[in-house]
Amino acid sequence: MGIKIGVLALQGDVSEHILAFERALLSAGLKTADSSVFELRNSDEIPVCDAIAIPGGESTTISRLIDKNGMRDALVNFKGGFFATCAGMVILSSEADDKRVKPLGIIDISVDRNAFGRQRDSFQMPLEIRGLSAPYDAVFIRAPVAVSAGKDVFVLCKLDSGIVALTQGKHMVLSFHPELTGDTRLHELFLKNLVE
Ligand SMILES: NC(=O)CC[C@H](N)C(=O)O
Repeated sequence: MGIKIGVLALQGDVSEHILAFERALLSAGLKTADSSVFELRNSDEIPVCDAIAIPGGESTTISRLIDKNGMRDALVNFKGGFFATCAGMVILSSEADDKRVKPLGIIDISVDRNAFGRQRDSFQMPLEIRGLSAPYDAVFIRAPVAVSAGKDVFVLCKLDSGIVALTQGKHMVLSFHPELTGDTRLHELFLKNLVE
């Protein structure tokens, strides 16, 4: 069976994630006739997914729409891998510093949801990331960080302000936006870990 990737399509940069995963499936040699990357809006489609991407956007809005669309329980019970960027990090966390966000509690981290926003809205910087042999040019847009993490969290990259890249089991969580740069190495790393 080919890999099925649902991109949570409630708000945020959904089409960029779809394109990035299409490309990553190809470059990882995992694209097959029945693999698919699709917009996920309905909780009935969650059990067919091998992976779910939660895009960047506005975590307060995504949190509200998860409940409005009745998707919370199915997301919490999902057994595959989550790939989350930026607002997605806040959504998957166990604790967020904003009462308007009701995180899913899947990743054992506490987040500061606008850690850089108060200083610099957006910026780009090369990061040394565990598992990648050359630096990754990362785009940060009002990015969150993880300020603390439990023992199951494996840190891939930490800056002075906090953790900006991590895995927990099959899940990968990033403060920045790999879907915006055309560099699919992190998507590929996630996919390889998923099918292992
Ligand atoms: N680019 C982004 O996804 C920003 C996320 C934003 N800090 C939030 O918490 O919603």
